[in-house]
Amino acid sequence: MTEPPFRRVVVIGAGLMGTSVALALRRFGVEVLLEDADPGNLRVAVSLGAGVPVTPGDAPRAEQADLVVVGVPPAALGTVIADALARFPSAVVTDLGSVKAAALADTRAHAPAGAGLDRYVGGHPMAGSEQSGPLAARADLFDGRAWAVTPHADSRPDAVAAVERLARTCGALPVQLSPGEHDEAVALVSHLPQVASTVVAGLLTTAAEGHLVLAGQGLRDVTRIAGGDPDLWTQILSANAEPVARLLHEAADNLHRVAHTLEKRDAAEAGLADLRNSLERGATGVRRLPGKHGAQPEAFSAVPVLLPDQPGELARLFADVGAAGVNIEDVRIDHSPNTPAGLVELWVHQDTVPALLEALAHHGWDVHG
Ligand SMILES: NC(=O)c1ccc[n+]([C@@H]2O[C@H](COP(=O)([O-])OP(=O)(O)OC[C@H]3O[C@@H](n4cnc5c(N)ncnc54)[C@H](O)[C@@H]3O)[C@@H](O)[C@H]2O)c1
Ligand SMILES: O=C(O)C(=O)C[C@]1(C(=O)O)C=C[C@@H](O)C=C1
Repeated sequence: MTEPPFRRVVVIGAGLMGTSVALALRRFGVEVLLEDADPGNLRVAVSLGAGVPVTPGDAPRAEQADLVVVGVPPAALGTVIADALARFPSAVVTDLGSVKAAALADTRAHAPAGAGLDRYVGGHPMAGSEQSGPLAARADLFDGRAWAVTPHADSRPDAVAAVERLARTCGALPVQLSPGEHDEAVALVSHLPQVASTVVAGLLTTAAEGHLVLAGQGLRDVTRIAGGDPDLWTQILSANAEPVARLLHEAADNLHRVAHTLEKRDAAEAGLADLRNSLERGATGVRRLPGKHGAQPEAFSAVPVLLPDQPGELARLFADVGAAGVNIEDVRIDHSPNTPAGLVELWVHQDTVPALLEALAHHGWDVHG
């Protein structure tokens, strides 16, 4: 049997992220010890098979951990990381926090001289959910996702290597960045989208019920992350305030431009060209996003299939696609209200579309559009 990638890992903060890391490590037989300030969350994580709780009698065993993963909310990171460096003197310490420069500054502020800050390397898996707590945790949460690894000037190379190994063991792709560079990047790819989603979803609070019934997948795609924990997001956004505020001003300028264009009735042609340019710019931006495992997004196509709302239909569709030798890269399901059918978008590699269409026709599936 191959050696587990780590002998013993302590996870502090057994919520959504910490428990997901623990479950991912358990797949490889890693011994995981869990701690959480909330006994209820700890109990749930243990019952999910994420690890065993650290009891006071376990201290000597826990001290021999080779890695400590801190999965607590951003405002608590500095104290908990500094405390972990002191309590686990031979372990590499990493965290899962969404903002890295503030976590490092807080850790420096709380770690006494000689605390072993060279054993700390920041981390940030670019995967998550709008849900919180261990019940939402998944062992496969990180599969194919990027995992930012953010060493500071004094981080030891073996500590960096251990955090990259953690990312790979969890199925993710480690990407090394400085803490500042990371925060600039996530301001655009994570924090701005969160605020945009929140602002759009906020407008729904005053919408007429009769209008909301028309909500389709577009609105759901744009607003899913607005359901995230407001306490967590207050901490994330305030810890990365400057770059996020800068981008919000830029986005607001662009929104104003579109609004003014729509209001201009006299210069209709110039206005339409401006509007088209804004829409074209968005389409160009979205094409720049890498696909699964960093592949070019153009490599995948969506094939929409109408699915009768009956037990077993989704399984039958997947089985037919699998039997045709076509790999499904991603799936989206749109449920229309008051309709006994759903629309399933099968995302597959472009080269496999003809084989997929043939198999779907052969099995009598209703391919839409
Ligand atoms: N939610 C996401 O999508 C996501 C994605 C990537 C990274 N992150 C980051 O991961 C971290 C955890 O987020 P989450 O979504 O798992 O939150 P969560 O609320 O699901 O879990 C946090 C856990 O930490 C525990 N906790 C709080 N303070 C503690 C302390 N001082 N000591 C021990 N335990 C403590 C809580 O009881 C809770 O169980 C955050 O720093 C967040 O920025 C979140
Ligand atoms: O909810 C999701 O799907 C997410 O992946 C959340 C997301 C993101 O913006 O990508 C949100 C914050 C985190 O720090 C990392 C991941």
